[in-house]
Amino acid sequence: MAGVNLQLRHAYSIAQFVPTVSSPPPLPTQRVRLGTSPSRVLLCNLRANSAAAPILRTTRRSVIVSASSVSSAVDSDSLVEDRDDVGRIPLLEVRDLRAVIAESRQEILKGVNLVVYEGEVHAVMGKNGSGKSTFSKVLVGHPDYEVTGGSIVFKGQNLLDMEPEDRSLAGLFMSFQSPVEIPGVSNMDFLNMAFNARKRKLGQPELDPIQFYSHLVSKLEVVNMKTDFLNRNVNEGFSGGERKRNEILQLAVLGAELAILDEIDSGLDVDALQDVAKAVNGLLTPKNSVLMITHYQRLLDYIKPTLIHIMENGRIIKTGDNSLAKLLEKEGYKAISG
Ligand SMILES: Nc1ncnc2c1ncn2[C@@H]1O[C@H](COP(=O)(O)OP(=O)(O)OP(=O)(O)O)[C@@H](O)[C@H]1O
Repeated sequence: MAGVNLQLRHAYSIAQFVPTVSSPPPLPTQRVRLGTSPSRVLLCNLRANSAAAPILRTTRRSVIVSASSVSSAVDSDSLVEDRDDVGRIPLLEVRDLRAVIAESRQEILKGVNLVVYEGEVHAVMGKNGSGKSTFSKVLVGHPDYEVTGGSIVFKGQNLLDMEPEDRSLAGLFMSFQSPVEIPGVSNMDFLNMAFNARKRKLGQPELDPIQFYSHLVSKLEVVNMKTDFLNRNVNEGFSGGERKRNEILQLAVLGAELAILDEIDSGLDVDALQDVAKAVNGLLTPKNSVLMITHYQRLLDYIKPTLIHIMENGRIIKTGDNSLAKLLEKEGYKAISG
């Protein structure tokens, strides 16, 4: 693979440091300090996930099942409306969200409706190519997509009016399917800068490197990562599973009101899956919520969802409880989409 080099860019407001593929990469041999907004650096994932990181989609399942067995699945709107929501304020409210690929104008999201309340865990499942990742990327403001209709309200604010960086600082965290490397930037520096940027935004005191280290070590224990990873450059040479753990470390360190986890279980061995799930569960509070995209019931055995949504062709077509995922695991999507 060609190397990934950090280059200063001004084309997008989301990231001044955008990893781009370049010919022979002069890999940095020493730690560099970034003279830019750390949350922008954090959001370089947005660009990199579309431009530099290859996304492999090879699994397409075909299963024959009986539609009559969908006892737990109902139309999403009715189940969402039936919830005991009296007096509760939605953390995230998505209404009739439509989005196209900015370049080709192809419509991918065709009217997504979803409401997440504080303290809830939502899982989005669906066949390959149904629009799950696009949905999560649109939530964080990925520049590859343009919203053409509908609304997204996060903590009472119109998310669509906010730059990706501001969405992140407002408490939206996204763990990408393919976390990118950031050569030349140590994990420790990266986390410290991003952490302090959020503190500044919240009007809270920043931590100096020594205070931050103590904070960080406690979080390392949560995700069961060795301290060695702090001095390594972000994701550089990390295995797939280590990258996923590192994403959860970022979440643990930065905190977020809503964590969007895109296939956090992919590529994890059984022990790593349990560690990651334990860490995510440990971060859940009555105020924090998780929206996770997954293909497999096994993750939901560890992180219990409040609701499961099935996405098909850019819409949520069913919402149900955990039995919906069990049904899918057993019988496949034909049980739902016919
Ligand atoms: N930037 C893009 N350029 C071209 N096509 C895109 C782009 N983003 C999404 N698509 C297309 O939109 C559709 C939905 O993709 P998306 O990644 O959201 O699906 P998904 O449900 O997450 O799939 P998977 O389960 O395989 O990860 C796919 O057909 C994909 O090829």
